[in-house]
Amino acid sequence: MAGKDRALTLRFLAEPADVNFGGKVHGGAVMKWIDLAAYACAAGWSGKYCITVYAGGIRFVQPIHVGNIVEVNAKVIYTGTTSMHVALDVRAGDPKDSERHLTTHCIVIMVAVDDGGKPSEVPEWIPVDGEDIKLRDSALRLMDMRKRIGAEMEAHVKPAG
Ligand SMILES: CC(=O)SCCNC(=O)CCNC(=O)[C@H](O)C(C)(C)COP(=O)(O)OP(=O)(O)OC[C@H]1O[C@@H](n2cnc3c(N)ncnc32)[C@H](O)[C@@H]1OP(=O)(O)O
Repeated sequence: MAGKDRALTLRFLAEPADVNFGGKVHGGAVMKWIDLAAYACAAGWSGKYCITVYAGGIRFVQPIHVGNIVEVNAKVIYTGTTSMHVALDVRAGDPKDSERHLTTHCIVIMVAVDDGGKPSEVPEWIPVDGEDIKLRDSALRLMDMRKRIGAEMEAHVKPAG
């Protein structure tokens, strides 16, 4: 039901097909898992189909090895009118024990869309405890920083032709 579950975890094993020439999981595979978890989290919160509008601040902290169990945690940390800011962290470890280490974290912004692909309103998420208020405030500060980065990036976006 929309507006109920703001967090979820995807859990699976890193397979040989996910590994790069150096024997570790591809950064691109990790980014795909992050996008899937962000989608599932945003779709669950909004009750609508969602698309990725922004992914940023990705940090690969430690590698993931083939055969590791991987947990991708996603949670809504801010909602706008049609957007949901989702914080993600990826943890991995040997499935034979319970120890997991942080491998990657980032922020993804998803937008709910209607059948015509137009942005569509989402339920508001209101932080209650101190930790969630900190996350919401951080999302607001990041929004402000992104405006400045976006203006700087304009120089790199050349019109086709
Ligand atoms: C299934 C998939 O994952 S598809 C993967 C790739 N993703 C895509 O192809 C999406 C391509 N982008 C689009 O189609 C369009 O940008 C849309 C439909 C998402 C949004 O269209 P826009 O004309 O930008 O709509 P609009 O200006 O109303 O913005 C909608 C929301 O997105 C947010 N948004 C738009 N661009 C950005 C951005 N660069 N960074 C952060 N948020 C953004 C806006 O702040 C707004 O949020 P709010 O309603 O909570 O205030």
